[in-house]
Amino acid sequence: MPPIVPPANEGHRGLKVGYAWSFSLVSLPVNNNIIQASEESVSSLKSHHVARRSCTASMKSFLMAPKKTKRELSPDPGPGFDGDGDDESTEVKLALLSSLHPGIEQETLLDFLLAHDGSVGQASEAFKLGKRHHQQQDRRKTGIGYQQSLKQYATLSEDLASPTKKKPKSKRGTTLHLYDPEDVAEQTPCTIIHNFLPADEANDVLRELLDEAESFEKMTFKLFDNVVSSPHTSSFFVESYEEMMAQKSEYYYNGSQLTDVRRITPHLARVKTIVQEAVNQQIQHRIKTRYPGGKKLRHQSPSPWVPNSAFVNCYNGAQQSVGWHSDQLTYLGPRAVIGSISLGVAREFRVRRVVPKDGDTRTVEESDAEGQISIHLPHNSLLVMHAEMQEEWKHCVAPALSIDPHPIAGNKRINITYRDYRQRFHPRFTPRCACKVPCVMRVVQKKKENFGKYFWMCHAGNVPGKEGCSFFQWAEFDDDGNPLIKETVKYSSQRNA
Ligand SMILES: O=C(O)CCC(=O)C(=O)O
Ligand SMILES: [Fe+2]
Repeated sequence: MPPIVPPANEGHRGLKVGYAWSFSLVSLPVNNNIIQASEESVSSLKSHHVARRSCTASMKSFLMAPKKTKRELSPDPGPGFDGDGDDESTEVKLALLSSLHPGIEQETLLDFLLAHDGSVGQASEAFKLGKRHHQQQDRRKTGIGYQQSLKQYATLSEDLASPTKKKPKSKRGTTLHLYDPEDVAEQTPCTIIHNFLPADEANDVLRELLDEAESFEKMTFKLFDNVVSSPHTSSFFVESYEEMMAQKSEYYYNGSQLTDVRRITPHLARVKTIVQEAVNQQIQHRIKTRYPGGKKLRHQSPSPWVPNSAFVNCYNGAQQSVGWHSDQLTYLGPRAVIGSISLGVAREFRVRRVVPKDGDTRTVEESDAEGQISIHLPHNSLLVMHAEMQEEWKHCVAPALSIDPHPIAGNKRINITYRDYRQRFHPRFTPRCACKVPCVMRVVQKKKENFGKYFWMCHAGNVPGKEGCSFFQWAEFDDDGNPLIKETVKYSSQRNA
């Protein structure tokens, strides 16, 4: 699961509750992530500036309890201010965007803002471009339900790279679009296999999960003082009744327990065995061909990857998305591998390398120092997120300008992330804070000084209406990623990590 993660403070990442986030919404998943307000986009909520004049109705569906600090905005912010600074809140940025595009739904504008990492300028340009393109498409339309393809969307992008073997490299402020599995393996911490399942098997599991998804829900979580809900729906599947009960009573996501945990379905279980074999092959191939000395990474488990849970996401329509996040490692351990199946509508999966900083603040430019890479995820593809992914990269599912409907799924995309919950990371073995809640494990990504170090912290305060404590403890692991049990240390502030 992807969690929703505030960017500016390592200590307040959200989780996609329910499954998991980051945006993570995600992220249950199980992700750091979950979420639906992206890490970057929501991070700035903490500044609590609310442009109340422009930012009204639909924003309330995202922020149900905004602070009331007023900030007057002129429709023309004037020279030198582009609204892209990290110190401006999402609300202020939305208000600016709204003033540039009056009459457009705030949720639509927010999606553009998310897709452009909080850059008002880029979001505005993309919106204008999209509108123009749609107008052209409208003129060409021949039938009801026609939608522009993802490939056409890709051509709108500033620098579409062709899928050549020539070492494409993403650059600051741009998006490199990859379609070829060899390029994906070369440029990102992922590998992709197209047409992964036998066609009938893919369609069967898709139908089964579309049915399940009828009752999926959005994740709701607290981000600073705001309650935010994710822009897509999800649920979490485990292998037995006992596991289901354990998930509801022993595991915590974003500080609270899941209510929607389901038994793995027959097709999900069959696909799991196929995914397991392929992912283990891919892990070994990756180690041999790409890791230094042909050896597994430090803290990576040497044991075979055995998924025992599946987080399932449903994206209904072009605008549903998951913001930037890293998946939560609390129950997976360090250097986790995740197997991700895409079914139905093709969407873009974006990744970008985390760039740590010396100081306290990071500008949009710095967080996008190497640009983004977009991996095209067609129906029936397996994406393996390798061991270097969660600690060093972030990912998101970007909103699309439009999508090609799928013959079975219509406008929906189903995503299954298979995860290996490790026994040694069961909450009975991990630190508990003063709130008596098993801690969340995170990795320092923001500051250079402790970059890559793991820590445990309280996440009880991520629940609406609850306050957490200041529990913080560095997490240590042996070479194979097993926790080294240490005496609990409490610091007065976790923000120095
Ligand atoms: O939908 C996807 O492909 C990815 C979802 C995700 O990042 C997550 O569940 O953590
Ligand atoms: Fe994720």
